[in-house]
Formats: sequence, structure tokens, C-alpha cells
Amino acid sequence: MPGANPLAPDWLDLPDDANDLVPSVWSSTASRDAAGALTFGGVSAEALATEFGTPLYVVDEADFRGRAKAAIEAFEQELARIGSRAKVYYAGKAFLSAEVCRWVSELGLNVDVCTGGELAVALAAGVDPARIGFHGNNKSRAEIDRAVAAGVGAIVIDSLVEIGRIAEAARRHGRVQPVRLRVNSGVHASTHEYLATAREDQKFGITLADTPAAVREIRGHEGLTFLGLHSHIGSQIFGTDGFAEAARRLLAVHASLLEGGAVPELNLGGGFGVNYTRVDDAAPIADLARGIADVVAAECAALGIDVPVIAVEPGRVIAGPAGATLYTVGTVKDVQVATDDSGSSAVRRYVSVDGGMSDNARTALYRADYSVRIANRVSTSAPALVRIAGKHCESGDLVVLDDYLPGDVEPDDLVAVPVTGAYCWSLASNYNHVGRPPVVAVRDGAARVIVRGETESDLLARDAGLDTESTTA
Ligand SMILES: Cc1ncc(COP(=O)(O)O)c(C=O)c1O
Ligand SMILES: N[C@@H](CCCC[NH3+])C(=O)O
Repeated sequence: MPGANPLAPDWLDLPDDANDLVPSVWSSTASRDAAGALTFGGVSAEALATEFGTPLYVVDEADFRGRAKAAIEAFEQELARIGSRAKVYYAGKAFLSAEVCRWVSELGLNVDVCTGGELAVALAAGVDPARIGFHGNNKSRAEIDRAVAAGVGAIVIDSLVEIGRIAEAARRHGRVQPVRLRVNSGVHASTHEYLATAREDQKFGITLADTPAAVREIRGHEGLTFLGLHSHIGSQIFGTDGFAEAARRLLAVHASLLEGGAVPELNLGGGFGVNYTRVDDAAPIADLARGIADVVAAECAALGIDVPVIAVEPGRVIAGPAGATLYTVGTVKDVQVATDDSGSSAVRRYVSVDGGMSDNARTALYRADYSVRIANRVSTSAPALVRIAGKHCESGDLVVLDDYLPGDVEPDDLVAVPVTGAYCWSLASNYNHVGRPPVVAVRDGAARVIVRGETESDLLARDAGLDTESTTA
């Protein structure tokens, strides 16, 4: 058996079995059937591909619900332990559809939206407006108006100018609108630069120093009720240190604000990380909830204040690992790549699939790592280092940068990429006029479409230069 490929990154070992499914990255019902084919929720990858085509987003419904339940239970239990309550919002930006809104609502989660479009989905799905939180660093007046008119439970103010805009909408609709104030805690979360949102040099929130004056202004408006501060330090964060530091910094300001009136809540945002590869080691949500609750309790005790209701907004940790993407292999190409300056080289095998950066932009955007497995069979062929490339006209169009697959991977094989349930469908595009794939939920041996895929007709129908009556017939 050949050794490790020198082109592989240090963290990626040559596997004993390039068919294995590491439980930390596959959804809970993913397994291989007697013939070796991958199954999700009791439905084989081949059956899914035959019925719905590829690329295909597959959501393991039991896994998704299980993660949402684990998140709400963990925070409710931990906040009860320290004498308070939790409010858990599912961050819809990770993946939002009517079906998902119903799953999380049934479990008692609230829904966090950050645009008029996301708000429209949540409202159309029947989410109780009082259980919706509305974010956004540049909400339009129309979006604010719609949120206030709908009666959303909280609007998160991101800029000072929004205070007046929301107060004005509240006056027009004769409502008292609960608001939070997003502050930039200055905590440097250790994650990709584009996923850190509380560094000083970025667009979200207002500074801690400006907070007291902003809260005075909010309290000056009869049409606004101040719920408390909001902080979100970034996304794909491992460990509790960043959240703990943000909680400490915010609670100090929160305590000082109590002199001017009630501050019933503190929202610590989302950002809990997940395992994308076998070497990632994200802490269970229960451990994170305990760690955060411990810090909040200790800090409130030191400040001599009651523990406020603690709100959190997990997205990725619920949706990410519940999803996988199925692709069909089109071409396999071996490329000789130099490994140093002395003329040595090694082979990198480019396996091109029928999707790419249009259904998963994360690899191109963040150089995110993913893993991959053949989904229609197992093979004893020696592992080969592969790179899963897309079909787009872009050399950075890669889905999986590095993994090992059985060396006989070939055209028409199905491959599956796990942990694509968050920020893949939601970041999808029509680059190169490729339609967004459908999303299918699998559960107890059955599969159903929860978001329809885009067809060529959908794409042509928007081209105003065409007579769509005839071209889409
Ligand atoms: C304000 C806010 N809340 C919640 C989230 C959800 O983050 P995650 O999916 O990492 O839990 C985000 C995205 O980073 C966010 O910006
Ligand atoms: N889109 C990012 C996460 C952004 C989180 C939203 N503030 C990702 O895929 O990791």
C-alpha cells in the first residue's frame, strides 16, 4: 500500500479505510447498508440521487431536531441551575426554510432572522412573531416597518441611527417595540478573519463606550422597550473563552445600566463551532452552556446583580452536521504537483463533481476544510489523495481541498460531503447559470423535498431579454 501523499496537509493522516464514516462528522443516522452504500435517515444515497438528481442537499431531520433539542435543553437547564432562564433562537441564516422554522418552533426555540427575506420566510411559516428576533447592520426602513408591524419580539439595533428609525415605525404602528442593542465587545475570537465579528475593525454593533448614551436615547423613546445588550463574537468558535470574555465585558456595562431602569436580558449571540474533519474536536453544546452559565453566574455574583435572562443564537451547531451534499463524479484527473524546489513531485487527483462553489462557497471563501466519501459503494482500492473540484469556470472552485478516497474512484460514482447543512444552501449562487440544488429531508426511510431545486426554466424566466413564454414552455 502506498504511503501518505506528501501533498496532504499535516493534519490529514493516510486512513486505514477510506470508506469509514467518522461519527463526529456524519449525521447521526448516516451509515452504510449491507451492500456498502451510504444511507441517511434510512434512505440510500443511490435512491436519493435517482429520485432527486445531484447535486442534492440532504438534511437528516432526526439529527437536526436532535441538535435543536440538545441546544435548548442545555441552555434551559444551565440557566435554571443559576437561577435564571434561557431564550434560544435558531439563527436562520445558517439554513432557513418553512419546514425548518416548524421543526425549531415545535421544540420551543425562537427564530433569529437578519433580512426582510428571512423575516418573510419565518412569518409565512407561521412562526409566532413574538418569537422572532430581527438583526441586520443595515436594515432598510421598509424592513424595520415590516418587523414592527408584524410585532416581532425583538429588533437588534446595530447603529445609533436605527434608534430613531425604529421609534418612528413604532409610533406609526401604535406599538411599543422591544429592542436590544448590539455592542462590539472587542473580543478577538479565534476563527477565520471573515467569521470574527467583534474585532474593532468591522461593521457590526456600537462600541462599549458609546453604549450608555445609546441606552439613554432608547429609554427616552416611549415606543421602545430596552431588553438588553447583544453581543456576537463570530462564528465557528471552539471553546468558551471568547464567550466568557464577552459575557464579562457586557455584564459590567449591563450592571451599570441597571441604574437607569430594567435590563431583563443579555444576548450572547451564536457562533458555536462544529467538526468539519476528523481532527476537529468541538465541545458538546451542553459543555459550552455549562461553561457560559458558570461565568455568567460568577460575574453577576461579583457585580451583585440578578442573573438576567440569557439569550443565545446558535445556527451552525444545529444545522451544519445534520446536512450532507451528494454529487456525481464526472471526471477524474491526475495532476503532477511539485512538492519542493528539487524537482520532486507527487500526484494530486482532481475529482470533478456536478456542483461546486455555487452550492458550497465556504471552501472558496474561507478555505474551509471538508471531508468526502464514496456514497454508492465501498472499495478496498488503496487510498488516493483527492481534491473534490466543482464544474465552475474558476480554479478556486473546490469543495473539498484534501481527503483520501479509494483510488478507484471513477466517473459516475456518487460522493457525499458531510457537514454542509449550514451556510451552504444559504450562500448558494447561480454562478455560471447553475440552478441551486433542491433540499431533501430524510427521516425513517422516507425522503421529501423541503426546498425545490431551481430549473433551467427558473433561470431563463428572469432574463428580461427573452420571450419566456416560449423559452420556458
Ligand atoms: C448575530 C448573529 N447571531 C447568530 C449567528 C449564528 O452563528 P452560528 O451559525 O455560528 O451559530 C450569527 C452568525 O455568525 C450572527 O451574526
Ligand atoms: N457564512 C459564514 C458564517 C457567517 C455567520 C453569520 N454571521 C460561514 O459559512 O462560516
